[in-house]
Order: sequence, then C-alpha cells, then structure tokens
Amino acid sequence: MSTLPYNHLIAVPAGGPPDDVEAAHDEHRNPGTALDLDWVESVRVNRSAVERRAGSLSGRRTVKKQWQAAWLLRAITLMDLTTLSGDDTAGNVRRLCAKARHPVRPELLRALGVEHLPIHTAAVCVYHALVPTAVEALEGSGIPVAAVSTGFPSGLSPMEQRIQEIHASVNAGAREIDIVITRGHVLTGNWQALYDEVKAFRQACGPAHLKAILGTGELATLRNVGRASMVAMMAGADFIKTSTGKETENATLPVGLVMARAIREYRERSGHVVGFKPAGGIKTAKQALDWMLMMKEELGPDYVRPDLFRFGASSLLNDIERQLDHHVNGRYAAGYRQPMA
Ligand SMILES: O=C[C@H](O)COP(=O)(O)O
Repeated sequence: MSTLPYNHLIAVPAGGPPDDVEAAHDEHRNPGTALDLDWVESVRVNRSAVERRAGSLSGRRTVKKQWQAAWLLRAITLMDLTTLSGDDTAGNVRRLCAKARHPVRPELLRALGVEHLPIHTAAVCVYHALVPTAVEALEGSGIPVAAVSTGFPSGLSPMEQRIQEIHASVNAGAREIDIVITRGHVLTGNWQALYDEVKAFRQACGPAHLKAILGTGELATLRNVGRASMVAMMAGADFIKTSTGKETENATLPVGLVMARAIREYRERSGHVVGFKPAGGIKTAKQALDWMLMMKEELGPDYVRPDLFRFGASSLLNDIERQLDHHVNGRYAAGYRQPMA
C-alpha cells in the first residue's frame, strides 16, 4: 500500500500536542447580535431544491478510494464521542475516554503510516453526572468534555434549574455545553423567548462553548429549522446542533443543508463564525463522508476542522475503524475487535 500525504489531510487540531488543541478550542466564539425579527421572518427554504441537493450528495461516490482512509482519520478528529444512555456507568465512560485518546488500534495506524500523529476524538460527550469521571479520565490529553444540559433531551425543566445545570457542569470541568432549546418557542413563532433562553444559557456557560441543540425532528418544517438556527446564532450559540439523538428523526442531510446555509448567511451579514454539529443516527463511514463533503462544499475547508465541525455520535467510530481495517487488510474485522463506541 502506498503512503498517503496524511499530514495534509488529517485535521489533527493545529497538528500538535494538547496545548495546541486548547488554543484551537478557544479560537472561535460567537458574540451574537441583537435579535433582528425582520431577518428571522425573511428566512425562506425551498424544500424541493434542498432535497434535490441533499440527494445528489448521498448518491455520489464521495471520496476516491485512495483518499478515503485519510478522510476517515479526519472524521475521527471531528467526533464528539458520545454516550447518553440511562445505563451509563463510570466504567463505561472511562473506557470511552480511553477510546477517545486512542481511537484507532496502533497496528492500523502503523500500517497507514500515521503512528506519529496525535489522532484523537474532538471531545467526549456525556450526561452531567459523568462529567467528573470523564474530566479525570481525559486529564492531560487536551480533549474537552462536553455535557448535555438544560433538561436534556426535552428541555422542559424549570428555567432556573436548567441554568443551574449549566453552572454545575462548567464547575465540574465541562468545557462545552450542549443545551437544548424549547421546541415550543419555535412551533409558536416566539422568537423573542427563544432568543432570551439561548442568551441566558450562553451567559451561564461563561468560558465554556455553547452548542444549541435545535431538536430539528420536532420543528415541523425546514423553514422553522432555518429560523431557529438564525435566532440561536443571534443569541450567541457557538455551534448549532441538529438533534439530541432521542427524536424520531435525527440528523438528515436536508436539515444539515438548511443549517449550513443559515450559518453562511449569518457569517455574511454579521461577520461572526458559528460551528455546526450534526448528531443522532450518524453510524456509518459513508454517512460521515457525505456530511464532510457537504460541509466543505457549502462552507469551505474550515468546516472540516474540529473547531467548526463535530459529529455527535455514539457508534460511528466503530464503523470507521472497520473501514480502516478493510483498507489496510482487505477484509472486515469481526465486530468484537471494536468493542467500544
Ligand atoms: O449528541 C449525540 C447523539 O446523542 C448521538 O446519537 P447516536 O447515539 O445516534 O449516535
């Protein structure tokens, strides 16, 4: 197998050691803008055009074979490796963190010629109760812990409690907070309430980055997805994120396209940069490549870097490792070889 120019293709944050990861992490903050209701109301979505474009992406063969391994290694560096189950334990989370530090088996990395690169996931995402365990298990790695917060997944607990949750997770060491919005504010067109809510969450986060989960599968229309994206960004969300992973419909390419274009429009009009995180139901290497291609085409190469793009995924890493195995060995490894994630 020929050696590929992985150094150019793999977005290991800043290409370097943990300190650089932290620098990359702090690079982008979105200060937000005033709520501009005319702008929000002007958001339109041409559903059939969006579906056509999304269909053309998933129908294509995304990346040629010889580049696929490099793109898949990059996908790993974009991943918020996640566990959000009722039966999560400290033991599971420690194993997940070990996987986040070393997501690919050393013999595969050697065979790919990238054993010298510090490949790890972008973050580990857990419930608040597991934040201290994850922080401890990731110490010294530079990998941030993300906590789902604010009454995840419904977001319907009392406001004061939701704010306290953010404070508790930040105090426990979470550097990223994935909040959920009140979907009802979108469904009733109460943009002021949505803006105030996200702004209060952003303030509670302090230095931690805020990712706003829109719960797109519960927003009824793509137009609502576009408008909610815009309001969340105006309120200061550092990332907008599709789903909790618990809705019936989670991250889809049409929804992703609408959100990516909202990010582009917000950037053009405000000059502020916002990241994007599709989450829920992204399980295969092929899906990951479709998403990465879409981001690169819609928003440029910065959007296949971990400071601006994340996959929220609990099982994607498994399939990526399988595909890398296939690339190296010409066959698929048995499932038990990738016991985690
Ligand atoms: O935020 C991440 C999602 O909850 C993960 O969803 P998943 O289990 O479908 O990969």
